[in-house]
Amino acid sequence: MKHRSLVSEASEHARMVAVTLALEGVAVADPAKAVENYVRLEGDELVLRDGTRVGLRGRVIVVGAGKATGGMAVGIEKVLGDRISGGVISVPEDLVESVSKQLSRIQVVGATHPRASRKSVEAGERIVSTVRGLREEDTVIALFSGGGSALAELPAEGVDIEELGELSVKLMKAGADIVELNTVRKHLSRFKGGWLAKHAYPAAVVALLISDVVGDRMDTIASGPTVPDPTTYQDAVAVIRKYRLEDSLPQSIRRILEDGLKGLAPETPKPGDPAFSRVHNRIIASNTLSLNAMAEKAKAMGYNTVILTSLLEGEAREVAKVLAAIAKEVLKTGNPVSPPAVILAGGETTVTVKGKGLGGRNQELALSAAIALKGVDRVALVSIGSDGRDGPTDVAGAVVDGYTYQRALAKGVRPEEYLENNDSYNFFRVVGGHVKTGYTGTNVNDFVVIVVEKENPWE
Ligand SMILES: Nc1ncnc2c1ncn2[C@@H]1O[C@H](COP(=O)(O)OP(=O)(O)O)[C@@H](O)[C@H]1O
Ligand SMILES: O=C(O)[C@@H](CO)OP(=O)(O)O
Ligand SMILES: [Mg+2]
Repeated sequence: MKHRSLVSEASEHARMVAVTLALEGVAVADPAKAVENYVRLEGDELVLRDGTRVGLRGRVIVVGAGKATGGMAVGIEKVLGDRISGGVISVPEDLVESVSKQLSRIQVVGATHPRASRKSVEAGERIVSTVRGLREEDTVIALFSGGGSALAELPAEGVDIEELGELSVKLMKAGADIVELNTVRKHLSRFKGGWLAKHAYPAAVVALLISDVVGDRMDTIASGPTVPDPTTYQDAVAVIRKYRLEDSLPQSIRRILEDGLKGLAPETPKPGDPAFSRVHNRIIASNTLSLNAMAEKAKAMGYNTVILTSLLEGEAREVAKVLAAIAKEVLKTGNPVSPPAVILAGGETTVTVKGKGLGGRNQELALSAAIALKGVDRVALVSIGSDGRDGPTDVAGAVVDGYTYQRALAKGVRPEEYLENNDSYNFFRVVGGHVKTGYTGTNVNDFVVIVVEKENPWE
């Protein structure tokens, strides 16, 4: 064992359990496996896990866009094989080669993320032309995941894709959240906000979604191409006003929003639109579904387990203090669960970057927790991004315990200084604790696992 003198066996055990459970969360969200677990072929029927049966009578077309959509496509080819008539998906350009190699019936095109470009329009046009003109006996399987908004687009009449991309980036930089951003995107699109389902009608649509949206709003995941849109032109304009972008709006975008407000441009398809009568939207992987699986595993390993939330948000270093306080409470009073305990949380924190260091929200959360847990025995905390890339770094996140702080000092590293400089990556590079998964091919946001052992974890 490394650092023997500077970590107790109970803390070492807690670290191991915490990392094991975090990796379970990633494994459950694997896109191919999630599809294979959710749908099966029974004769001429596609059976969904909730019991829904969709008769496959005519053509079966697979479309989709997103960072995890390549893996989902691999999964659906495994389930349906040559029952698939054809289709096309859009994935990040650097994944095209590896995804194409694994597919035999579905075409793969590459586009840009997080800013849509002409390639995204080419992808959007191909997808729409593939589903147009289908008949009632045909079925469209739509595979959408995070990143889908940028990777496929069909702009509304007159909207310039470069101007649309620029507005999206401005909204992101101004701090708009994903619901706000996608409310605007939907109203400049003929792909998002339910339009794809309109184009596919009267074919049946089975949309399988992997959620990277905290709270799992289906109409927000990849801007909900197959989901009725509850938002309006008024909402889109309100977002633009909130971030004070109304004066710098490009002409093509201003025109459609003004027309929309006057009722001269069509609204996105709304709940109740007959086009949705044949659409089945289902979330097949999400932060919540991963947390549930992690909790099952923790219980099977003998831990008293609680899921705190899948809606974690806030400044990473502050969230860490709250989580550390909960771990200390478990030790002190056994609330909300007594040791041996596993406390699970998920979501997506934020970091206001002020320093010049290298890091990500998960590593920063872990570093702040290491400071708050200084000297506390029998506790470990891990925080990782399920996509395997925490911020602009090559690691998923980091694991800490109550001895991390001392170990850092022994190496001449002052934790507070690294936190101050947003240099969590270099902190863990020197002190140890990086969790490396490589690029996982999925994204269901972040997981935090806290493990509190009892007196002797081997008893
Ligand atoms: N030095 C840093 N320390 C901590 N967080 C950082 C640092 N640099 C960038 N970040 C954060 O990383 C986030 C981007 O993380 P990333 O994993 O790429 O996002 P996502 O997976 O959600 O697309 C930004 O919101 C930013 O706040
Ligand atoms: O595509 C999108 O609209 C969002 C949410 O699904 O994903 P990302 O934040 O990865 O761009
Ligand atoms: Mg990430």
